[in-house]
Amino acid sequence: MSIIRVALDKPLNTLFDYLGPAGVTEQDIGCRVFVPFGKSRMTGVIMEVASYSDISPDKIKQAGQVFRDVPPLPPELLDLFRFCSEYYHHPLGEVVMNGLPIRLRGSQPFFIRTAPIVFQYRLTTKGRAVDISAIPGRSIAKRRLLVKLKESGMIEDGEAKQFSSRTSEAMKEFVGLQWVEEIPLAPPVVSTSPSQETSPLPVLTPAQKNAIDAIVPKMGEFHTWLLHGVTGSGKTEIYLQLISLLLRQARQTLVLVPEINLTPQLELIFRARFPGVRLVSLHSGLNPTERAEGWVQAQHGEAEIILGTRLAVFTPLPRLGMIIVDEEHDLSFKQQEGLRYSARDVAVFRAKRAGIPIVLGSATPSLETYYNAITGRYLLLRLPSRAPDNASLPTVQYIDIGKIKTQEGFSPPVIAALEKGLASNQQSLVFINRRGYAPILLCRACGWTALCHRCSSRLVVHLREKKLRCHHCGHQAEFPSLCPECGNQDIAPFGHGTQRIEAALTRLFPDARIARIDRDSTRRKDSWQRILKDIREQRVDILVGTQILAKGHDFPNLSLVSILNSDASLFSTDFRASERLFAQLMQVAGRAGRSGTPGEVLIQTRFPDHPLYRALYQHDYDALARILLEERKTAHFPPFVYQALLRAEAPAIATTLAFLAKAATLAKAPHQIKVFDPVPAQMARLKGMERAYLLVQSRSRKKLQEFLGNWRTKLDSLPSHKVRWTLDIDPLEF
Ligand SMILES: Nc1ncnc2c1ncn2[C@@H]1O[C@H](COP(=O)(O)OP(=O)(O)OP(=O)(O)O)[C@@H](O)[C@H]1O
Ligand SMILES: [Zn+2]
Repeated sequence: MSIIRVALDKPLNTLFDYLGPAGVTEQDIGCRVFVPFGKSRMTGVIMEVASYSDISPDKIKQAGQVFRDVPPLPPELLDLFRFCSEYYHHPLGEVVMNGLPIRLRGSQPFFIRTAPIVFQYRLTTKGRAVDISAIPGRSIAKRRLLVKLKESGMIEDGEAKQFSSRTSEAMKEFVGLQWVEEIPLAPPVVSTSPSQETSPLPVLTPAQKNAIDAIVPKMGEFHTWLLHGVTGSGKTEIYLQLISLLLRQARQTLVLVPEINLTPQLELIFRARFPGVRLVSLHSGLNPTERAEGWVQAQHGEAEIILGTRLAVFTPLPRLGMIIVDEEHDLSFKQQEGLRYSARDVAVFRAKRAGIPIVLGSATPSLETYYNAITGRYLLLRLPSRAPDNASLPTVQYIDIGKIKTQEGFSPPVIAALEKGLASNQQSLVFINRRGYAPILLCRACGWTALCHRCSSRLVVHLREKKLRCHHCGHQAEFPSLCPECGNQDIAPFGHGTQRIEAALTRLFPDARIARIDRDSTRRKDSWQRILKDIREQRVDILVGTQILAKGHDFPNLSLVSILNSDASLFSTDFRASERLFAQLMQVAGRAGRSGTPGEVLIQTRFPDHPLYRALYQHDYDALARILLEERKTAHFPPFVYQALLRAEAPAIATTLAFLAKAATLAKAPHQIKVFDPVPAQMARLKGMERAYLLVQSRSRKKLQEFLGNWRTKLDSLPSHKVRWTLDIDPLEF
């Protein structure tokens, strides 16, 4: 009898032994299996097959069915899961099951919907010899069918079904009598030949050509390339040409994007360039069956381009030839719950194991990546200017709103610029990174503001629905008519959100076609695609939106970008705030003037001389990156040190802190590890839980990893009644 070691979705860092069903062999490693667990049953993945178990023969349980509906997970993928479990110090079973599409985690086998087979029916010699009178007159359907077959010799399934509901039956009978033969029609042949590429291809800029010439000779080797190209420099074209090369070698490309919103645009571009190629999109917007189907197609090697958000990094890809991570700096690549992995970092590991190149693309690389590139760990390629012939980077101007008064959030120069855009049929973008109507509901008499009782945050005013909403936990409250503190009637929304700016624009420019783009307006399925189409087909004059608009979009007719209020982040306590604000502003600004018409960026601020704004004025990413890296070095922050957080939360802060204090005493740290004191999280209260963390860091990743391994084992044995805790490696949020 064989023993199987199974990964289960349980918070225990171990595999579970079972007696394998008859016939189980090593070939079944990577298959899903249905097993009893406690009083219930669940699906796991066979990680090992062994001949011996530590569990005594009378205790070990018998495993149930092994699912062989899809091929077993390949060894490389199991290896990737093991790496994630070790690096992120997370239970292997949870890592494995988190990596599978939901449909494959269930208790039923999964059968992919295949396209129905289409048949043709051809009259045989025997059939041709049959006389119509041989069929009784009342069998009208049969008679008609035979007449039709005699006329045309052959008909297709669909056509036959059209002329009577009884044809299928009649046809079966004819097949039985050998009057007709049934011929399955081959599915339409999809050619993967890149010769199908649509022409003409753009003439590459010298910088694009350099980049391609550098990568192509090293296509068969592992290297991490940083493609640092300014906004609109044509990074996508480089991806396309590299993919084209891989298609000719019949290899797969995995393309990761930070947001589901970015998939439709890239999908269109890829499909237009490679019409016959099979592309699957994998993201959370698909239903579980669609996702599982895409995953299985990728696993079978049928899909050649796999485009997806972070979860796609765990797709089995037998012919993987390259990974592309677009907008690599984006925070969305990091999962912020459960297994807190960075899809970008996991992708780099995956490429290394597979011996293939990985291309990280960004106009504003993360400082970690940038540092790796300037110190030679990654290979740096630059695209310093915009790709289209007549396009250049937009001009940036600051409007000092400490000196100039604004009206409904808009300064006169911004209003004038919007007017000019309308008059010349150019699109404009108004950026305000806050959805809702106003961020605060304020009593003007006593200063009361509406707070969420479950989170340390204010409730946001949503005027249209007459609701107050917490953007962190979803809590909703009614709009009070009086101040609950002092009874005053003078309570009003304070500050601006996208809805309020949209309303103001409608008043200022009644004839303009305005589209608001934020999480609320794009919630419904397809709404984002509809808005994108409207923008492309010039049915929108002014776009108002949050950071959703800042990322990677190419709107050729957009020439003006106005940034209304971004000063708040200048003075945040988070050491990454400047990096993020800069990236965000550079990305939004980068939407202007991408195809010829000169672009213009207007920024309203009270601090026009801030070094961050000065660097933005000159489009000088490197200047700011140097300043920030210098600061990080002095302050011992990443990328000069490696960090991990022990995060904990409990209904009472005292419980949380007591747990962390105990955890700290377990951390008898070797001298190269620094263990800080427990502190409350930036968002100290979330969904009714009081949150705090303990930071540990080291200059040596290896030392930190060793330390974490030991510490985690001790933490597992710590009583943690009422406390939820987790380790966050390379944390991005505090
Ligand atoms: N060699 C070229 N000649 C002319 N136009 C080009 C060339 N390469 C790319 N383009 C065009 O330049 C525009 C910008 O390209 P793309 O969207 O790839 O920029 P990007 O580098 O990804 O920018 P961002 O970082 O802002 O997303 C696109 O409209 C693209 O069609
Ligand atoms: Zn809340």
